Amino acid sequence: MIEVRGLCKTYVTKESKGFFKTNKNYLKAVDNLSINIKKGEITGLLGINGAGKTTTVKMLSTLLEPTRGDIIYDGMDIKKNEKIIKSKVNMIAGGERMIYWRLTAKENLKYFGSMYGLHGKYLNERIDYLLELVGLQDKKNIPVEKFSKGMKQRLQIARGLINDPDYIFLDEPTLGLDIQIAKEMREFFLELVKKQDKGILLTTHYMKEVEELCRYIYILNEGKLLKEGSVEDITKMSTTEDGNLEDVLLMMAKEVSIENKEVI
Ligand SMILES: Nc1ncnc2c1ncn2[C@@H]1O[C@H](COP(=O)(O)OP(=O)(O)OP(=O)(O)O)[C@@H](O)[C@H]1O
Repeated sequence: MIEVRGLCKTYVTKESKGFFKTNKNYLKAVDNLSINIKKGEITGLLGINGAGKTTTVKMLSTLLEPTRGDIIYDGMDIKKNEKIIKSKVNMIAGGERMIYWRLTAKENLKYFGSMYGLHGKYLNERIDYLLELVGLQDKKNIPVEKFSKGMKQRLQIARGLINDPDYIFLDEPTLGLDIQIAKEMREFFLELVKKQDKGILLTTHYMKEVEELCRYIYILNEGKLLKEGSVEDITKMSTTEDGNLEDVLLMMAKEVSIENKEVI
């Protein structure tokens, strides 16, 4: 399990005020966040734009240093075991980030595998296994620029699994995909947690996806935890008869904006 306790991130930006003077601005992007990410299930991290989801995921995947707080991976503190933890996590993003267009599918996986220190027979076998798994084995020598959106997304998945991570961060994984491919992807992620006992943290704006995949969700607002609970319990908070998660989130966003206005 990943245990996050009292996590904070403050961004400091400088603003120029004339020739010699600069002002420092402080923004609390993540504020005292405590969450758990368990193996064998998909946990949702939700919130409107700018809520702090990406910042949280960057800290969990060792890309960004927290200002304060603890992140414990299966009992190991991230501060003392960064190298081991780096080898146990990976990220699958939606869209076309993090893959090289001019390289073939196989060359992409070789490159990313080498970044995890993988090489030789093990890496070649792992690449073959993953290409087979995502249905790209017969396309492995084609440059990615000739791939369709769905094929690129399959390659993203293979890339995110290259180091056989225990924990996977899914960042809008079905962004821009057609209904059929998005459905296939969701089934694939469910299999990953059920059959391979991976722990997945999902950030997405598609509430239908959350309803289908997640058991437990955390809702962030301006860096703070607004609500947490099972999808079932949170959905029950809807005030409409055929209520769904989207209604609940919209209701919460409205409440927060009214409270903020009252404070002002
Ligand atoms: N490198 C940075 N420097 C300064 N401020 C930043 C930086 N990255 C993010 N922020 C700010 O931190 C806050 C949280 O941003 P973050 O990207 O974590 O939110 P998010 O929930 O992922 O949003 P989205 O859904 O739009 O991706 C925002 O106000 C954002 O403008």
